[in-house]
Amino acid sequence: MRVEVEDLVLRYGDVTALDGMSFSLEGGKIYGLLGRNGSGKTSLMSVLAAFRKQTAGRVSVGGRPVFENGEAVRDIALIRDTGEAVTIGTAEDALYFAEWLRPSWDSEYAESLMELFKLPRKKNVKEMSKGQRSAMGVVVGLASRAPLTMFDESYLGMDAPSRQAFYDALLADYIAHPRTIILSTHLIEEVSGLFEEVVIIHEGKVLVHEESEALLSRGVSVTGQAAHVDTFTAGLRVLGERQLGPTKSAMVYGELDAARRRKAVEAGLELGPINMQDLFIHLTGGSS
Ligand SMILES: Nc1ncnc2c1ncn2[C@@H]1O[C@H](COP(=O)(O)OP(=O)(O)OP(=O)(O)O)[C@@H](O)[C@H]1O
Repeated sequence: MRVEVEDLVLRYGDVTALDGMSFSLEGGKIYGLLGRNGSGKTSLMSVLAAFRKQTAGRVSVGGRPVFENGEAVRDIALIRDTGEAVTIGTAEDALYFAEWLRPSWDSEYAESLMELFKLPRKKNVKEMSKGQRSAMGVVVGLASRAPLTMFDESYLGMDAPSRQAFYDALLADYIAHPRTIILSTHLIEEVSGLFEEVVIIHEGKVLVHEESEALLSRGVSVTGQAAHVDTFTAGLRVLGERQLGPTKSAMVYGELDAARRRKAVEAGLELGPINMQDLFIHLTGGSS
């Protein structure tokens, strides 16, 4: 399901959360939505799910504007940390409500996920532990099979084995039922293997929108004798440097063609990959 965002602005009073954001997603992929705290991820997803009306600009999902458009919104699921529609009644009530709301709901799949996460059906959702509530959100989000499904850090409350079970379930179900999935997370290294494309937002604007592989291929670490590293990286975009005695390691962002790579080898330099989390940290302004 195609997603188009054009000159999108969202203000909360004096605070500008989305500052003229534009991008488009072709759909049918798993997208990572990354950004530092307060960069606008939740605001963006809230507008995409029509939970909030934008201040200015245009948003369309599957070619339709979403705000006050019941038909479009039925195809969009946004799961936040407490889950969607899981604040009233028992887990069973929540599933019943989700089934009523979602034309593409799969109740058998929902049952199997309830078992996978060992969720008590009769328990009031408000009385569940944080991790159980997060898992409830995940069950509702996955079993909805909405053509556009967004998880806004919804699985952060879950423990490591449950998160892994979620990633496995998500991937298996996405392969069986392809759809557009957007995952926002701060656990970048844990989830990055799932992303086909990544959108990094910063201060309400898009900083990077690329295929994961392309993004990763742009990040290169260059290690060797400090003077040689400096010569090699002159004119390149250096994201960060570390020096230990005479040895220096620099993180470079950009295309390194074959000739440049050969030069590195000739200078005795070692080239290596940079993981997505390190790239993210440096592209969004370092660890300060
Ligand atoms: N209800 C609100 N009222 C006022 N300002 C808000 C509101 N919600 C968000 N903001 C502000 O909008 C900006 C973007 O917030 P948003 O929650 O979208 O960021 P985020 O990227 O999801 O952050 P985090 O990673 O911390 O969850 C921040 O400056 C935040 O303080």
